[in-house]
Parts: sequence; structure tokens; C-alpha cells
Amino acid sequence: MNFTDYKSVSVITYKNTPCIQIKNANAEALLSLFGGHLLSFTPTSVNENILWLSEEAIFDEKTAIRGGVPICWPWFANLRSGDDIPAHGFVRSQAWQLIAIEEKSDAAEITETTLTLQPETLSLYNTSAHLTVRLVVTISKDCKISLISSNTGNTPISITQALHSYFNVKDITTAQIDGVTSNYYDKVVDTHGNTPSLPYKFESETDRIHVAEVDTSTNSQTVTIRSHNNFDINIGQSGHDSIIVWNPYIDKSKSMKDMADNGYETMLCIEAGNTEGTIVDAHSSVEISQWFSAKTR
Ligand SMILES: O=P(O)(O)OC[C@H]1O[C@@H](O)[C@H](O)[C@@H](O)[C@@H]1O
Repeated sequence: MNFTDYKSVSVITYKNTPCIQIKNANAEALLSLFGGHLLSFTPTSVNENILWLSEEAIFDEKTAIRGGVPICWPWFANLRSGDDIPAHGFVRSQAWQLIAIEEKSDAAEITETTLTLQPETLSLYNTSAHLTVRLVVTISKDCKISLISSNTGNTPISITQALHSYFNVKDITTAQIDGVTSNYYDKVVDTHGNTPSLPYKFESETDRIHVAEVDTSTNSQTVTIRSHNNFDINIGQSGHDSIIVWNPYIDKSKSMKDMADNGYETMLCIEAGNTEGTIVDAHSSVEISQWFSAKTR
């Protein structure tokens, strides 16, 4: 691709990793080509990165990056136990290619930049050769991420997946989320059918797969993170069957080599997922999306 044709896009190296930097009138963002992984999103309105990136994240182009928005595809969590198949699929630890850029502008400046990417390698771990995926990332006042899975074959293919977004919070012990009230599977204690206590706060390790609560008029779910002094983080998602809420808290944070001991204090994952599985019909596509922005108070 000829990047010089696009004023809001440049190729840079960040921590030895090839990245795309986006700067337009509404936001700045950094996306790693390793993993097709958005690392930061800084809306001009608040001038703060609303995504969390671990200080100890490993940038070796082999290890999945801790923070930002990892792409979990074509499976979420563990496909099966007892072998060395990676958790959360294989594309978060693959090189991706940028295949298209689109810019929108008003009279004077570029206001929206859209990147389309695809992994360089597919069909690993016995995944069907008919299954492909594209990632579309739009940077404007909101950041929107869509993952589009397509089946070029004649038989349906089942996948699980997630947009595993890590958000910045000021302090997890006082942070609150609104918009997640449904029953959940608690991965910490392995129990189903739990009901969250509201307001939704964080006092210990939290690893929950909630049933999606989709507003039928918009076909989407809205979640708000209340933690920052002058703005909230608004999150929307669609095409999901689950919303995953994860914070490792003290002990797990200490045990993770790519997270500082106190890393859990300033992060919160709100993930759009298809953990039950979604069927990509023959010659069809499915799309899961998440979008987020900072809403000043
Ligand atoms: O360490 P990973 O593979 O990036 O996963 C991080 C977390 O991802 C979450 O989605 C899972 O619910 C957690 O169980 C998991 O610990």
C-alpha cells in the first residue's frame, strides 16, 4: 500500500514492532500489525488514552500483547485442554497486513480514518481453509472495531471469538460499570447462573461471562465505565452473545509475567464475545463489533 496518499496514517516502529499510527482531527491511535492489535485510542476531546496497555507487555512478535484490543479468533478461551493449542485463538499472535485505508474529511481536515486488515496466515490448528477474517478499525470521535468472519465453503463453520478490550480506569477499587445486569458464568469459582450485585463494582478477582443484553431497538448493548474524573467511557457492542468482564486483581496480577504487580489497579476488560459459538453459514459472513468513546461530564 502507498501510505503517502493518506495524510492521517503513517508506519512507525513501536518497541521494535511495526505499527500504524493514525492522527486525525478527532483522535490519535496506534495499531500493531502483530496481532492486528489496537494499542491506544486517544480522543482529542479528553486527550487521554482510554485503552490500557501493560507496562510489562512483551513485544517480541511472538507473544500476544497484554493490553489494547487483542483479537480472539477463531476461538475464545481454551479450544480444548491437554495440548499446546493457544488460548483465545491464533490471530492475536500472527502478523497482519493492512489491505485498505479510507479517510473522510470536512473542509479543512481529516475527521475519520478506517483501516482494514487481514492476518497473513490462516488455517492453523485444523481451522477450515474456507474460513477467513477481516478486521475493520475506524478512528474518529469513537473508535469502532469490527471483526468479519467469512465462509467461502459449502458447509457451515462454527467459531467462538472476542474483542478482548482493556480499558484504562483511574482506580479499580472505586470504578463502577453500568449496563451489565445479566446472569453470568463465574470462571473464578466455576459456577453458572450467578446474578451480579449492583452497582457493579470490583473487590476481588473478577472473571465473568455474562449473557448479552441486547436492546432490540438498536441491536446493541451499551456499557458505561465510571472511573475518570471528567469523563466516562461509553462502550457499545453488537453481534455478541456474551459480555466478558475481567480483572485479575492482586494475586493473579502478581503471577502474570507481562503485568506489573499493581497492573490490575488501572485496567478493566469489557469484552464483546461469542462464547457460545456462532455459525458462519456457507458463502456467508458474520460480524461482531465494539465501539467506544470518552463522554465528558
Ligand atoms: O492471559 P490471556 O490468555 O490473555 O487471557 C486473559 C483473560 O482473558 C479473559 O477473557 C478470560 O475470561 C480470563 O480467564 C483470562 O485470564
